[in-house]
Amino acid sequence: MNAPDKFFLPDVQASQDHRALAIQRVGVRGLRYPLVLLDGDSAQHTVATIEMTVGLPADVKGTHMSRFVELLEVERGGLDLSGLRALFADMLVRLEATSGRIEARFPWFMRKTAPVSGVASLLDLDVTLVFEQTEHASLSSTLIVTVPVTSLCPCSKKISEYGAHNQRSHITIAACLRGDLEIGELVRMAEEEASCEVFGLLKRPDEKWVTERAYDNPKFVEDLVRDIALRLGADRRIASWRVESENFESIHNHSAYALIEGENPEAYDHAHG
Ligand SMILES: Nc1nc2c(ncn2[C@@H]2O[C@H](COP(=O)(O)OP(=O)(O)OP(=O)(O)O)[C@@H](O)[C@H]2O)c(=O)[nH]1
Repeated sequence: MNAPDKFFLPDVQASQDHRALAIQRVGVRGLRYPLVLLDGDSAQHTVATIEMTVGLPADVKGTHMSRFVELLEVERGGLDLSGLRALFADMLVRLEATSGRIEARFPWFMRKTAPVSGVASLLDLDVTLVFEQTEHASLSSTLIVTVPVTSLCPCSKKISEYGAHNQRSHITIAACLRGDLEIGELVRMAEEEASCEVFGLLKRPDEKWVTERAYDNPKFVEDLVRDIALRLGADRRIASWRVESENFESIHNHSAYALIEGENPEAYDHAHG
């Protein structure tokens, strides 16, 4: 049987809708796609779970669903933040839309060096990039990283004759970007303000080092979010931010949790050069 010519097939999507209801977001979700992410000088291959949506006017029945995937099939030779912004701009043009959103979630790997032995290992982190433009606001780019760290309780250290309870914590930083910021820079902010960073591989001299480092640097969940908030609030490449920490307590079967969010006003740029 011959394939039907597309132009003789009814285009239901393009027909009129009479319910007078615009749709804020319509598109594809849960689409897994290989991503070559350029970060600084390195290219990292990963697999992203992607959501791409646009706004649809009240009088149009359906969006052009196939075009979202067609956009991903365009050879781009690796994507960095500006490449993803270009993909977003292409999406608005190709989908004939004035608002849209792209969210890409992917595992990202950072090569780390153990503090004493110097052995190298990869640490896996969850990263999300969100690009969004609404009818009322210009394009925003948000970088979200979840960073595993160690936290050690200052109260426990103070009141105990020996030892102090400590745990793994997940710090999630969301930064709405005004300028270019690499994923690794946000990760380092979280690690540097924790009791200690975590590593994929440690030998015994490293294990002693991280144990003592955390003991010398105790932090409540409140200390973690406050110290990272100070760093985010002082970075003029960031327009607004949110920092959360979930500490998976080792003395409870529940977590300690804290969140701070804030904005860095435009005027900050002029005041701080
Ligand atoms: N709008 C819409 N499309 C759907 C839905 N379910 C499936 N489809 C898609 O309809 C697509 C085909 O429609 P279009 O993307 O408009 O395809 P087309 O008309 O051949 O392509 P263009 O000429 O580029 O518009 C398929 O890729 C399906 O994924 C739905 O609920 N809504």
